[in-house]
Amino acid sequence: MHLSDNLTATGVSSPTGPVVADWIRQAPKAVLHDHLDGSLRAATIVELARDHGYTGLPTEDPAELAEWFREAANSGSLERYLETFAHTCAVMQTRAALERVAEECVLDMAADGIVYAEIRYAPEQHLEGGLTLDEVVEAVNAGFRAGERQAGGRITVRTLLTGMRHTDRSLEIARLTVAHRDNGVVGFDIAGGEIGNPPARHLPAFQYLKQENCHFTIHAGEAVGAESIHEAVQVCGTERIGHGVRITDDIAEDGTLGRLASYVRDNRIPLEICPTSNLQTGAAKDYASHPVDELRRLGFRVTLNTDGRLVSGTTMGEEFQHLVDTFGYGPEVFEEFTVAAVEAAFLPLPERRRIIEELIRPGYAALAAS
Ligand SMILES: O=c1[nH]cnc2c1ncn2[C@@H]1O[C@H](CO)[C@@H](O)[C@H]1O
Ligand SMILES: [Zn+2]
Repeated sequence: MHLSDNLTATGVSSPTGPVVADWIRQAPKAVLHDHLDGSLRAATIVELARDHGYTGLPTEDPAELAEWFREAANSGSLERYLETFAHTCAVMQTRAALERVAEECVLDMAADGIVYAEIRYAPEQHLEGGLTLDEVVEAVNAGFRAGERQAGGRITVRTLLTGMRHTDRSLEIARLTVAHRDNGVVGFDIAGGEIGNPPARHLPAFQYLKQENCHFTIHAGEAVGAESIHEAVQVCGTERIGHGVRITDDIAEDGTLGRLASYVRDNRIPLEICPTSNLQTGAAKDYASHPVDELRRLGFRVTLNTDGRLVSGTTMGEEFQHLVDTFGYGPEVFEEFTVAAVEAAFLPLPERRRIIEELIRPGYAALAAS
């Protein structure tokens, strides 16, 4: 079946949700999978495009632009979803632009109730203005630190550096990750079009990272099925799986797990699940049939994520809302997802424990008491 056959009108084009309930707003959240270049404010893109003389935007009206991204990304194909990033990357080519986008990203996440975030981007896509890879990382880091300060310590932000799976710079980006790991960078990722670009193409990068005891995650099981997840886990040795929803290829209708699905579940390999993004790229048909609930029930380590807040027209609060509406989840399920995310974070154990014990558990206890 062609991917776009998965699309139906339901869910895919529905608005991103009603007013987010009060407890959802107050609930502490953690996000492991959000792309900096997929999460800009539309108004910022318009301003930066004017400042930098970028004339390629489909519209200069911020509200229309936000809608354009969501619609264009809602194509049923990962490749077309990814085409929208050309516009965001086009305005993220100077130190000032990167700093601004990074700072705003942190503030928007703090406003969404996020207390811990790992934000990723591909440094190699930000070199057109003459910055070096190191300068790109330094600019984004400066923006993240400024955002954290402005948010008054309500949020901790760490960085994942992404190598693009269709280019050949992954080893260089892996080295960049290790070089900056004492400076807020906690891991590496591989992203981009999955079809035709299997993760093992980047084996030297993963072997280097293992040698250096450095964390990494891999986008897998989004546009390609179980074989991509198998390669990411068993050949490349990934610690987490970006998306991974197509692990359902290895789960029978009656819930019986195949060998790969068992391995992923039994080893508690975290899945970075992004429901709305999956509807847009055709990895899932609608919220009701999205495997997040099945995977959770089967005991997989499920985390909930936004992927790209602009591109998917979403927030963590709205992702919560969709799952409340669809599966009737209460705060206890989101507490489970949030604790799972922090447990799976690429942070030292004492820091993970501190976030869980001082922020997540008390936050949900307060919700339960109110
Ligand atoms: O869901 C996704 N799957 C695969 N690649 C993605 C996804 N979202 C974004 N990117 C890719 O990652 C780059 C760095 O952030 C983005 O520019 C985009 O090309
Ligand atoms: Zn992603």
